[in-house]
Formats: sequence, structure tokens, C-alpha cells
Amino acid sequence: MLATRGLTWRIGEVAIVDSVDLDLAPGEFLGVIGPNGAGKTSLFNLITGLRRPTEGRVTLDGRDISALPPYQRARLGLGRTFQASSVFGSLSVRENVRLAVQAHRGGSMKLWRRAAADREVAAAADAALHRVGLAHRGDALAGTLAHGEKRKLEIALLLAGEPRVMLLDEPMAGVSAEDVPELVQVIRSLTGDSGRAVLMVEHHMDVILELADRIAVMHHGALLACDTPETVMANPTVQEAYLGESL
Ligand SMILES: Nc1ncnc2c1ncn2[C@@H]1O[C@H](COP(=O)(O)OP(=O)(O)OP(=O)(O)O)[C@@H](O)[C@H]1O
Repeated sequence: MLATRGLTWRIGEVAIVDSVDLDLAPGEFLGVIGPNGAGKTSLFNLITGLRRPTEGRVTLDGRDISALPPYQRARLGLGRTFQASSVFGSLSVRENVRLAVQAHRGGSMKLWRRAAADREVAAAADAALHRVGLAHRGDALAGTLAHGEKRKLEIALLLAGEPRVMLLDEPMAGVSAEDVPELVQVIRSLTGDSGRAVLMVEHHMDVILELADRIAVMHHGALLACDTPETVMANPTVQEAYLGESL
């Protein structure tokens, strides 16, 4: 579904991302881990098009998307969690998701009668809120949400774009320990039988181990290992890379 081949991003002589070959199958959940500064976010930036690789390519369903800007990759089904800045704090949670649905459906909505289009948008937004367990907070101002709820809203905004591949960059960041299990359930439901694939960077190893079908380990920009959680955890090279850091 999604693949990278020889994906490399250099700044001067330093390879921040170094010849990474990754494959993500439909319905698969791939966790990406690695010590601080290993290049995980940079890898995401290359995949979503925020950065252009120095070498190598990214393909989606076999099509080379390396030269496409982020919005075109998003249209093809590649979605990344919105940064907190793209949430309108003074609008309600429901209005935020409606705007995201509208933005995604854009041109095609023009063919609809206004009232029917509004109903369609409202239904899609409510479905996304329901998926992430935020239906009861639809009327709350987005700026008043707790951290865990904000993360759920970001996932709902992403779902509004109907992505086939979702990239989640540290979805547990800032979430309090008691909110983690519920968010894990929401994230688990993103793959399921939909065929949607998820690529997730996360520092919480317990979360990665609970969710991931396979784990990719990055170190100094390169892919150290990519295998089942059991095999990766037993890999001595991986353990060595993490010396001095908690796995
Ligand atoms: N625009 C840039 N200019 C210079 N160096 C950069 C740039 N972006 C990233 N780097 C460097 O590249 C390395 C990898 O950064 P990156 O943020 O991709 O790592 P990471 O694995 O996501 O780290 P963390 O786990 O701390 O978020 C770091 O040493 C970082 O300082």
C-alpha cells in the first residue's frame, strides 16, 4: 500500500533519514520507535511531503508520489494528524469537524443542493465524533478540551479526510495516564476491517506493544529493524541502540 525505497534526507553531509525501505500493508499497524533524534518525525515529513527527499522515493499503491505536495498526497488517501494549531479553539468541537469534512469534500459538494449537502456534512462529522468517543462533547468549545480529548478531536479531523493510510505522530503526548487506555482503544479501532493502515510514532513502548503488528526501529536515521514486536524486542542490536534510554 505505502512503501519507501532508499528514502534519504541529508542536511549537508549528515543523513537525517538514511536509505529507509518500509512497506505498509492494507490493514496493518506499524509502530515506529527510536531514541530521541533518530529521525522519526523527519521520516514522517518525507512521507507526507512536508520535506523533499534528497534520494529515494515514496509510493502509494505502486504510484510514485515523491514529487507531490502534501495536499495532493492527502487527496490520494494519505492523512496525518493535524497539529493542535489547526483546531479552532473558539469554535465548537462539532463545527471543527464539519469544517474538516467540508474542506475534504470541497468541489464535489457543489453538485449537491445546499440543504442536502449540509445534512451530509453534519452526518459525516457526527460519525467521526462518534468513532473517537467525542459525540457527547460536540457542543463544547474546542479550546476547552482536555489533552486526551484534543488528541481524539485531532483523530476525528483526520477521519474527516477519509484517509486510507493514517500517520500518527506521538498521539499520546501530553495525555494523562488515566486517559491512555481509552485513546488506545480509539486508535486500535482505526484499522480493524476497513483496510486502513496506520503508521504511528510513539515513545510509550507499552502503547506500541499493545497496538502494533510490526515495529520499525530507527537509529541515526537508518532502519535498524522492522519485524514483529517479539522479534524486535529480542534483537540485541536494538537493545544496544537504546542503552541509556528507556525502551
Ligand atoms: N530542519 C532541520 N535542520 C537541521 N537539523 C534537523 C532539522 N530537522 C531535524 N533535524 C535533526 O535531525 C535529527 C532527527 O530529528 P527528528 O525530529 O526527525 O527525530 P525524532 O526521532 O523524531 O526525535 P524525537 O523522538 O526527539 O522527536 C535530529 O538530530 C534533529 O536535530
